[in-house]
Amino acid sequence: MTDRIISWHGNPSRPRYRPPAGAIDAHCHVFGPMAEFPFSAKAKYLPEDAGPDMLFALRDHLGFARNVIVQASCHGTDNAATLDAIAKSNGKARGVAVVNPSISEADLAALHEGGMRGIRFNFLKRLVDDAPKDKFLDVAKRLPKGWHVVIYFEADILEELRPFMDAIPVPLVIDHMGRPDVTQGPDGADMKAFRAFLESRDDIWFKATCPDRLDPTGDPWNAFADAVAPLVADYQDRVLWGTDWPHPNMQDAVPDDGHLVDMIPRIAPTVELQRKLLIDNPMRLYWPEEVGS
Ligand SMILES: O=C(O)c1cc(C(=O)O)oc(=O)c1
Repeated sequence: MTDRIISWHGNPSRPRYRPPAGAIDAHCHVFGPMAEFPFSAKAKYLPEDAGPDMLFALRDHLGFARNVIVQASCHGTDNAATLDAIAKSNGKARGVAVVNPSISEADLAALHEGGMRGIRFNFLKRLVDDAPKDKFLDVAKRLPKGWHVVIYFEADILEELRPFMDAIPVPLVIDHMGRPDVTQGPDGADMKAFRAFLESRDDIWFKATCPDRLDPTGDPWNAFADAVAPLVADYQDRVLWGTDWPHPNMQDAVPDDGHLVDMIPRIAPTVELQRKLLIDNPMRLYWPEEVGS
């Protein structure tokens, strides 16, 4: 790994859709800056710097008010870059950490203090070397109060992961809907399996994110819109949205963030759905003290 990659758009368009005041980009990342926050020795990609200043400029450009910053795999289990971005946000960002499962209670409490509200388990073999379910389950059982677990997996291992996920005693948030094949349509096998999973518990949330990753038909990602809109309508109280900026690993098909925002009214066509997707739902998970319980 020598060349540092650029996986984000240098000059994203301004979206035609304007998010409501207070909208939250609930899935994004920061990379570095490397001089201050070196990447993990185990990182599977080496990106150029995409730090908090760039993230907050994009937030404002797209019309969002807050961010939920998910620790990217290239930073391993050292959450310093993500914590730094949260600290620089003036309360407008919270985060999801990636931890060594043997982390102490005191270190978890420090992450909470720094604005983290969940931990992420990543099962993508191209991103991480191992994903020890027994150790993950262990740490999931001793998280700070109010935290959740974010899980990133691909559709073909959903069934295999079921016993593990069923045993997690806190809410689950599934990244990118578990990567269904959206070209199968809204009633395809992958969506059916994901819906059955959602039906199994009422505290499983998901992110209706990443048309650029999931839809091989390309921008304007019509297959994604067709497959995902019914899911958003049917599970409108447990769905989140995010840009996924700076789009790790998308250097060969960099999406225009303005176009990603323009997907929102296609998957959430009413003002009420948009308010739930962009404000009410992420507020409940990440800023619950502002909404009451
Ligand atoms: O599909 C990916 O490559 C990807 C990677 C990461 C990460 O490196 O953390 O996060 C994502 O949400 C998606």
